[in-house]
Amino acid sequence: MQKDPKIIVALDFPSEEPALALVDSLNPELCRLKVGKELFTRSGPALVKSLQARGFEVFLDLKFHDIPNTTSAAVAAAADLGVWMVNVHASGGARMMEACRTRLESFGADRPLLIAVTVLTSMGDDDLRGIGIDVSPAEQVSRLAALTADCGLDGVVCSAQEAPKLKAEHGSGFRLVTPGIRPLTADKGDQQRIMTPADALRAGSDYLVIGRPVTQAADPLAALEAIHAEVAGL
Ligand SMILES: O=c1ccn([C@@H]2O[C@H](COP(=O)(O)O)[C@@H](O)[C@H]2O)c(=O)[nH]1
Repeated sequence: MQKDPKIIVALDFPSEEPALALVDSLNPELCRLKVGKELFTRSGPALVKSLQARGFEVFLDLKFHDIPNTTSAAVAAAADLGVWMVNVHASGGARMMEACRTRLESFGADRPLLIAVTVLTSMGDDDLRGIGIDVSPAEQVSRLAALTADCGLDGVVCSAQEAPKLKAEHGSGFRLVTPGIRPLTADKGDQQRIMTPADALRAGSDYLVIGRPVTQAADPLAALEAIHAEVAGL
């Protein structure tokens, strides 16, 4: 495997068959894979094991958000699955994030990276106002990223638009995982805070989460290779 592939393909498929059909055209040197709520709810741990058996590292994107006891047990279950990365919602609060971090310590160096979702990339100012948050997405992301860093997690999910500020605030070791990646010709869809792959890496993103621009493309492998070429050398 390439030392640290930057592209994470989001396997947002309704079942295992189309997911594996795509995966079998991909190469673990080119990308990692993300399994989210839809596919995991359908196909579960067995699917994660199938991906790992094909040589891929897996980001289990279940965005846990619950009381500390429940959430820390869930991230331990993810660690037992051998995933590369797992996440929780930062808005679950400091005690919840600390419980998760502490629980993963028993897995030693083999533990998954633990990151926290700040503000979903589909959300803008109006969405935040709708849930009673009267600051901009950028301010709320900074606030939740600071809390995440204080709790000792490995990084956050944010949009690439917030990356320059977060890198300045938390340094290069604090991983920034950025969905909302859109090549210039791709549909924005339901995403609001977007950036192109090359601009996102230049802004400080560590990992680019890319779903529909690859999975819904007429030729997914060609779409992925074009993105790979766009970011090569950055
Ligand atoms: O803030 C977030 C957190 C997670 N996601 C997930 O990333 C992918 C993006 O898919 P696209 O098709 O490229 O929009 C998807 O699985 C989301 O659940 C996010 O978009 N934003």
